[in-house]
Amino acid sequence: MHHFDRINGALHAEGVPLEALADAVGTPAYVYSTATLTRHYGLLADAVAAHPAALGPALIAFAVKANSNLSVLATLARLGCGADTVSEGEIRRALKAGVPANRIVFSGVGKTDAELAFAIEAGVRQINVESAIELDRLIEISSSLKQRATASRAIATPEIAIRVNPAVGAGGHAKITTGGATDKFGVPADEAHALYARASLSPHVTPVGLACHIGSQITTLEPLEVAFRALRTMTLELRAVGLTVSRLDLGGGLGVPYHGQSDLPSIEAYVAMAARVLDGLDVEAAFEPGRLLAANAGVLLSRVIQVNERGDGRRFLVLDAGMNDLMRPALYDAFHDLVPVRPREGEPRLYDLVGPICESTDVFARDRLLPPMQAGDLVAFMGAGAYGAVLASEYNSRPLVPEVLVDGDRWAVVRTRPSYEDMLDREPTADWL
Ligand SMILES: Cc1ncc(COP(=O)(O)O)c(C=O)c1O
Ligand SMILES: N[C@@H](CCCC[NH3+])C(=O)O
Repeated sequence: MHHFDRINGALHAEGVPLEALADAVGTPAYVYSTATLTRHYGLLADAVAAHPAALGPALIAFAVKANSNLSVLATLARLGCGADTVSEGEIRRALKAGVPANRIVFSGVGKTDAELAFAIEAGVRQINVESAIELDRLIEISSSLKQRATASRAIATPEIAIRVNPAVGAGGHAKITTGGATDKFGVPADEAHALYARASLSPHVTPVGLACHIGSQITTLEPLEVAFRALRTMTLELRAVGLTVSRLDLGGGLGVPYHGQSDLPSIEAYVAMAARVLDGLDVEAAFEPGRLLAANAGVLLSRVIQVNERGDGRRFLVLDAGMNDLMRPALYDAFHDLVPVRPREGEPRLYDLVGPICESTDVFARDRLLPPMQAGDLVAFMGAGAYGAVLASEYNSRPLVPEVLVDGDRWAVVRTRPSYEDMLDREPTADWL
């Protein structure tokens, strides 16, 4: 459970009791641990640094989509972590959090003209191109920006990678697979070669490498290895016709033990596999982990509103957190462990964990065995640091919940809960009403 542990029977985030946080900021609330983020980044950075010949001065770029909180990003940025981004909003967040532009990768299947121009002007390290049509648009935009450049404001030629779809999909759920042949992401391997060659003929983009990302919550190394080998083969083919390939972006996707399972590939084994596949290529590798760094660095703290007991024995634990706060169970049937902050004595019982939202999918889990629970009890959804707060919505007019960052014994609110007045003020009434 990393840095969310019990001290004197009560669950803490590092040195801070979750009960105290709930009293101070209310519930629901996301709580993040600096120590876990730091530990996970350190494990990956150390593993990568152990293979300098095969992986080069590799870039670790946190997938901002997993957790875009500015203080989380700033925590990682201070450790030297870069950012993998998929929108202008994410690039702006990464820059504001202190990630240098030359450590920002811009990916995405549908980048607008404005976003491509913004990325070029910001001087991001690399734009991962996902289709032939995007390449044409990027060349056009880069060329017109250069024409408008002035001596005091020069525009660099963007460095690009071609995102290959290696036709190996993988991941914890069909809805989070990205590398399958029918998935919308990337260029089919047989088209990528021609596209790379075409890009290298343009003075307005500089192709530097290949990228892939085949899915998320991947729990075995085999599919990743197949994809990395495809990148290796393609690198050798491109070099054979005189093209330069100096970077390989290996994407993210490594799974985390939501069930506490101990048979997942270790970070060291994952990186060692990558190093074996890239050995001798003399490239700079990039890793784009999201979940791996952030999932177990966060919990969603919630309070029991009431316990509804039915005549047939079914028991609903009605929480103040709903599917709008934590979407993963409703979207992907995802499992999150639910831990009572201060468990009561007594025989464990079966509970259905539900939120207050008017949707039948607002069910976090069925038949969970928990100690006896009562209204007012605090619980924590574990593994909620990735794809938690970022996927939240205001459905049922519920304000987005606050986010708190803990560091040892100190804590700070790093995203505030909007007031109902703010939520209403955001919507000007049409002037004919
Ligand atoms: C291009 C790209 N890189 C990295 C990631 C991060 O994935 P994960 O959180 O599974 O590491 C994603 C999301 O799946 C992605 O689409
Ligand atoms: N949002 C997904 C992961 C998708 C990653 C983005 N390509 C999840 O919560 O598991």
